[in-house]
Amino acid sequence: MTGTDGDAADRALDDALALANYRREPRLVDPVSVAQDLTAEGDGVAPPSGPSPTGPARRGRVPAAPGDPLSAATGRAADGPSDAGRFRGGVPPVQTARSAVRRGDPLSVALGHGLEEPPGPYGRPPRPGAADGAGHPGPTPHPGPSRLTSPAPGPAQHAARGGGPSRLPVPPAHAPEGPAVAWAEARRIARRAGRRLPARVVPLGDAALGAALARGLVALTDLPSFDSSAMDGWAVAGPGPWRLKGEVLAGQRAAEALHDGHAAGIATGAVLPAGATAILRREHGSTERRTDGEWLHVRAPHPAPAPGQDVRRRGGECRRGDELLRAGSVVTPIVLGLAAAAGYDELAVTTRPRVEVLVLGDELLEHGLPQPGRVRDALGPMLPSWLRGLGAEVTSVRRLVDDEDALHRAVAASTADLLVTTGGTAGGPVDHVHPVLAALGARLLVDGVAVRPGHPMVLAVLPSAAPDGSTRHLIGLPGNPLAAVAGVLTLVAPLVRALAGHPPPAPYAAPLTEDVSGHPEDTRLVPVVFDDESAARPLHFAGPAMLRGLAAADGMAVIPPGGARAGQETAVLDTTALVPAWGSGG
Ligand SMILES: Nc1nc2c(c(=O)[nH]1)N[C@H]1C(S)=C(S)[C@@H](COP(=O)(O)OP(=O)(O)OC[C@H]3O[C@@H](n4cnc5c(N)ncnc54)[C@H](O)[C@@H]3O)O[C@H]1N2
Ligand code: MOO
Repeated sequence: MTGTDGDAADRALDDALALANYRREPRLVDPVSVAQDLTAEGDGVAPPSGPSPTGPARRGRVPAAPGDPLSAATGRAADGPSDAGRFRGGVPPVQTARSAVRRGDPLSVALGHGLEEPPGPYGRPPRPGAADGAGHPGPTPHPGPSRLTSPAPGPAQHAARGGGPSRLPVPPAHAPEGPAVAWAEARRIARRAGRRLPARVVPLGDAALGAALARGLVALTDLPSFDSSAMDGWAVAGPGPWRLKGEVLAGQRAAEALHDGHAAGIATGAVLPAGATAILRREHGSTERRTDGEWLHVRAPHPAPAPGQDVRRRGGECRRGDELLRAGSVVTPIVLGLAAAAGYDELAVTTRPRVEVLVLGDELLEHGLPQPGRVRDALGPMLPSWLRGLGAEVTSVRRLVDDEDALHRAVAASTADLLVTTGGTAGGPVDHVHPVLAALGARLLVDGVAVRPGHPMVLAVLPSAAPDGSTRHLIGLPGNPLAAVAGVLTLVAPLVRALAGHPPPAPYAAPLTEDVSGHPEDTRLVPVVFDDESAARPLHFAGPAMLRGLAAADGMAVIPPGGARAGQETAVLDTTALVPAWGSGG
């Protein structure tokens, strides 16, 4: 997301196309039902039943038609959203939030909460009947890992037992006991944990795509590097009529100098002959053969060309030494084009972090229909391209059974800059991420985040296996697919971007179409779709184990603890620009 007008226009078009699949009729709001749907499953609230995704009609609410999978409700606040900070529809991102990026955390400003907020205890049970600011019942959160009563040994305790793999008996519960880190703080920790990898020089081409420029792209020449014609026609000198003197084509050296009253045929891009004062377009002129030679006239009713007309001046785009793009800019196909135009044959780009993905879970299937007790692995297919889009080189994606030794061996043997595991982060009997990290003597930077879904996510520094002592990280994503997505947005994206030298994306904010209930202490990430007026409408089917809502979403709205009101500007994390334009990269 760049927030440029062109970008916003493209997004508005995408949005229109995406929304074209859905019914547009405004529906009456039933925020309670929306909140229930959003938190269904994970919060123990049964999703609405019935053939319609929105369930049976309720008071004050029009049921969605079958085939309208997602519409929750589109009631708008009476005072309406402000114009500031619309994501789509051509309005650039909130400036205050944007400038906050440079000062610190991009989202704390947009959220109006964050850093100073004291983190709640990990998994602390909600106040009974806690309500959001709108008087809607707050969700009943998952039983948090703090409810696990058996004491979980910390990493030091594991290390003290020899640091070996888990043949040693360990208590089953290893979920963190300390307070979960506030969501904005977790993002900041992840971003700061990643030091940019060293630069490398690669040939100008696909190898550079998706990497960030290690140095500013400085023009090696004036652009254009010579005065040239912008049109096919004639280079003319002084007022007409002109006596024709030869022709100059693109790629040729400059023709002879022209004197006043002379003209030469010229092609677009050809060097302007010395003495030429303007270009007369071919369709604006006519030639006449006379005994004294061939003459050029302006064809009525066109005016004579003004001095400088249709001439591309040397240096009109840049001067040699001008910085065309700053260091850190991501190399897109367009950047390749610009770099080539500016004289580059190779580019210094940051090294892509090498990321290995370990998908944990005996219950996971790679093919076919889910079976009793078995589910399809939704994360293996999702994560690699997303990681590449963030600037990573994905070295492998492996499925591992729920075996502590196997996980220990895989983590210990990996030389990747970042290991991303999925599943096994909580305190269940086969949740091995914490014990393995402890056994390896890893240092936990984040151990539980005050965010729903996704709270058991973990970020650790692994003991270095590399001879140069470079830092390697492991991020444990929760197994529930939407919780894993929350983990990518919270920990993986900031860390990978930092390692890859990519700038954090500009924050976007949008007003909510309706009240969204919050968790009492934790941030909520809620899939939203932008409506016709660029307001963010929460989607159904957003339980932690569901991807249906998110798959149709434009992003995830960041709902502060306590909830957010209709019309309130809310930060929205982009989840649409995740498909890289490049392949696996080199
Ligand atoms: N006693 C408690 N239990 C749980 C808590 C808690 O606080 N106390 N937290 C719950 C929450 S919230 C989450 S999120 C999960 C996180 O669990 P894990 O990271 O250990 O993940 P698993 O137990 O391995 O799996 C959870 C769930 O997700 C499914 N799954 C796993 N991997 C995939 C995949 N690649 N594709 C699709 N689905 C996957 C798995 O089958 C389970 O249904 O813990 C809760 N429990
Ligand atoms: O609420 Mo869990 O963290 O499903 O995601």
